[in-house]
Amino acid sequence: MTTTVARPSSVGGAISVRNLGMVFPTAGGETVALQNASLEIGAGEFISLIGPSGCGKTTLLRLMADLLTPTSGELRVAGQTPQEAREQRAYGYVFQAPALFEWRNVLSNVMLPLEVMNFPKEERRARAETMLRLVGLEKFARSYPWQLSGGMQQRVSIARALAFDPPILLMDEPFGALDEITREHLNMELLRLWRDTKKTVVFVTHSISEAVFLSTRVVVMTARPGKIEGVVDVDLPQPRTAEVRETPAFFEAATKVRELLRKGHGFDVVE
Ligand SMILES: Nc1ncnc2c1ncn2[C@@H]1O[C@H](COP(=O)(O)OP(=O)(O)OP(=O)(O)O)[C@@H](O)[C@H]1O
Repeated sequence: MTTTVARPSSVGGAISVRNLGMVFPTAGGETVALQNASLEIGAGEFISLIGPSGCGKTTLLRLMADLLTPTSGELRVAGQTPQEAREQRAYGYVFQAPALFEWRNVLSNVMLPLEVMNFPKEERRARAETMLRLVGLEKFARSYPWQLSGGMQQRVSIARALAFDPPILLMDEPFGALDEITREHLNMELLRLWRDTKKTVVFVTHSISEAVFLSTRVVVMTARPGKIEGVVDVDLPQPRTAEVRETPAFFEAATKVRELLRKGHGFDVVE
């Protein structure tokens, strides 16, 4: 029997969003979740999507992942249609909640996508072990999800999303449920991982400081209808350390993001 393993390393990590729209039919009429969104993401960028609840952040991420089909516009993921990108395993997806299988140990959870993709048995194990080292959980390979903290579980789900080495990582508010200190620690880890692996990351968050700290650019969205209000370049040195949060350049970028968010909310912007 021949086994076919999709090799995502042959595809790039760029994402192109052009005049993208998503309208959901609902009982009370239509919900315009996304209207005329345009955005070019280069391979290896770290992009955060931030905006008020219901502005379409998850919708945009789900469109990229081919979990939804747009009602208008054009979307290319890794140079292909989202469907082709999904079939090529061009992205890994990290959900808000870790979504691990309780009856599988940590190693076996990380190996799961590799099983689905028919990777040879030895390669599955080797890759999963490498990924667990990458997220600092190699000592917990035999533990079960319920024996881990929320932050550790989320690290397992990141390892799982990266197991087949996709060029793109889509992350939907992965640290939203964690306390501030754990979140800052995982932010540092994610940045290290991003530097080491050179993935393109699209990251949904509600936190201005998280978005600025992590990103090369922050995309600010507004609700009803969901739109891109503006994009803030984050010109902070790499590699970023915890101290960067105390610098004037950090405050400047955070202020720009805040002003765009307030504009989108319809509040007056205080100069
Ligand atoms: N499957 C669906 N059917 C109908 N409406 C939907 C569906 N998915 C999302 N919506 C609506 O689309 C809009 C955008 O939702 P989305 O989840 O993308 O927002 P969000 O910015 O991610 O919000 P949050 O920050 O609260 O997670 C909302 O008004 C939501 O109710």
